[in-house]
Amino acid sequence: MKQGKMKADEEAPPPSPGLGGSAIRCREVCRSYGELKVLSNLNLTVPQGQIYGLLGPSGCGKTTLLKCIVGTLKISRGHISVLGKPPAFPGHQVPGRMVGYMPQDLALYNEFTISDTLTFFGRIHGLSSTDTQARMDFLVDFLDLPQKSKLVRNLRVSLGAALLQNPQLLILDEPTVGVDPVLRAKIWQHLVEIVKTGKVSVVITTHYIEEARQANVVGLMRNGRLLAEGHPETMMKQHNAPTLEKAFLQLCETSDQVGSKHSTSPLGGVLECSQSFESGRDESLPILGAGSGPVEELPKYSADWKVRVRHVMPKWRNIAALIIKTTVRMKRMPGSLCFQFLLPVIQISLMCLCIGGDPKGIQVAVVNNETSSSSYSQSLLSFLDNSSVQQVNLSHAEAFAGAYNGEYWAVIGFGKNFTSYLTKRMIQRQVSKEVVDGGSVHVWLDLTNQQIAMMLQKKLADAFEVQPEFPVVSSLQIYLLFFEEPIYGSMNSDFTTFVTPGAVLSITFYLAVGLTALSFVIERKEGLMDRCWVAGVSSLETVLAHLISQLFVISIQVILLLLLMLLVFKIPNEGSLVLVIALIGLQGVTGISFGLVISSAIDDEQNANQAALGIFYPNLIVSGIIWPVECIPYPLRYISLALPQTYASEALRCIMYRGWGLSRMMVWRGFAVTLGWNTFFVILAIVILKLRT
Ligand SMILES: Nc1ncnc2c1ncn2[C@@H]1O[C@H](COP(=O)(O)OP(=O)(O)OP(=O)(O)O)[C@@H](O)[C@H]1O
Repeated sequence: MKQGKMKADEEAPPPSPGLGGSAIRCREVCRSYGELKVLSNLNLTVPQGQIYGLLGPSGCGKTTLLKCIVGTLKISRGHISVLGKPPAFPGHQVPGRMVGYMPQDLALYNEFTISDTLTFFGRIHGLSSTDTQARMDFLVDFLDLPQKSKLVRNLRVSLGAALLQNPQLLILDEPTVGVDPVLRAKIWQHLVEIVKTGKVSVVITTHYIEEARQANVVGLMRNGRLLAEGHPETMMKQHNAPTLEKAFLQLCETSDQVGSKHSTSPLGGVLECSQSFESGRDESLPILGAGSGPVEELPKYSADWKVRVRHVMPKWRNIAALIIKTTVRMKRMPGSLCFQFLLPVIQISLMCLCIGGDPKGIQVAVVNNETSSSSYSQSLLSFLDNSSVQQVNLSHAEAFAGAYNGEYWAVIGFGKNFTSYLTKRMIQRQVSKEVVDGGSVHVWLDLTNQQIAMMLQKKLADAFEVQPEFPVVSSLQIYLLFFEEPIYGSMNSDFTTFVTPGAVLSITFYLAVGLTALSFVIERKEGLMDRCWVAGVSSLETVLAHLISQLFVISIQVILLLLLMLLVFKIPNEGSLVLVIALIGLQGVTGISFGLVISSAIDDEQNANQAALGIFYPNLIVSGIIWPVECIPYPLRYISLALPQTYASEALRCIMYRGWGLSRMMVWRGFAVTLGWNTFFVILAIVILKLRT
């Protein structure tokens, strides 16, 4: 514990006074969402050790500005320095433990108790468990929180999470909305107290303009620009207004009259400013010093390579905190966890039970014109597998009427002289066409269902070709081909045997995609990703933590799948079980990393679901899982071969049915392609996440 505390303390740099004693300095900041310009040439200065009340109507850009300050949004132009350096500068702890951020959304985990939430953020900030506990006790008391073990998600807990590590800069986006007046007063009192030391600075946005009178400085924002900033009393005096609200109203009116050519003075009142977006300024020009205001020297920031390397290296502390978070969430949702474990079991069972087996109860019409019970036709029919083929004896007309009605899959016909003609065919060297015709079994098939028709043909061949009990018929057979014992596989191999390896890989892959495709989408939507990012969690750490925690789920899924496949459904495995497990597990990782790509790139649950489902069938069909790749025409075959499961399915078949090892090209190629896709997807997910935060 002590060690943890010491480490955290070592990592925390001494308070940085910032530029000219300011905690935050924004100069000519611009930010757009596509075509929508939200911040235009905004200037703002938050003095060190003071409370800054950022006021403005809904939609004026306050939240956007705060996100730019904490580094979750990149600015399009301009310059921001926070506690002495730009946000996300290598080695700077903004984002990190120097800043406490309370976003407008609750941004708290649904399944977390108050204690879980604060412990999670404590871990990320590197607090020792004793320190976290002490802060937790204080915050529970101060914010009047219910018991720590309660599953509570509200503004007070969110505020608690922002205050937890005693940050040097507190950024609170509307912390007093919906809070009862007593607590609101308490929060302000606390803010006033913590800034007294001069080491902590606070930025707070609020809709209640009058409560901001307790702030040391207020900034009045409108249409993405700061109209004025200064001490509340000074502002009111300057505009001869009895309330801050009236002062704001006057400022808005003045601003409307003066037009867009004004900006703010750091001391209050309206200043002449550089041009804004509305005035048609050329955005390609440098901002600072470009307007008519005084030219401001931009500080140069640099970090040596060691700091830069440390900045990009993932921190085990954060990864561990994220993994513990996921584990706690899983534990709180046992139903969902069981479902995740059972899903592959259900899927593989359904596949083995429903695909590739023998059809049962296929009705065929039999037209037997021979009446004698000792006829060859009766003997032949008795060899037909009755569990698969149900014979219905009918007249010629009834049989065909039924077949055309879809009641029978085939009509089997014997002529009335079948036995005598067949005997002639056996005895005589040369027989007439009539004898051949009359001595043959005639079969009319309904070929609309290839699988059933093929099975019927096979059953008829099995019954009518080689029957030792029926030497007359078997002596008829002239074998040009004789199939010896197979080199690999068994004579009983069926479609299930072919399809199972590919299906197992595909099930593992898609379950993993499903597990992860929505994880970031929901976390991003609820503001959790931003909150973690501000606490100092990087994209790389997020992706690695997800990979590791989902690996646990995948491992259990793979074990259950294999037990079922090998022990219950008796799918043969001639090769190394380690290789089988490794390949299936790696395909699971490919699924996780592909899910992470979807999750990073797509904001909306519906679209993420569609992307995950949309690729399911094309991939299944083109990967040669249900039909051999050799049947795919060029150039589609090239695409097929490049897909993650094509070579991998082939490799798994080679391991399981041929008993091959990694020295065989067909095996290592499957591993190589899987690893290649893993690496590609993980890098892509990290890059997308990085670009989007
Ligand atoms: N991710 C986004 N994509 C597109 N537009 C956005 C996005 N976020 C915000 N906006 C738009 O940018 C403008 C400023 O939004 P912002 O949330 O910064 O305002 P605000 O002053 O904080 O408002 P409020 O007090 O209601 O939160 C609004 O018009 C909003 O619709």
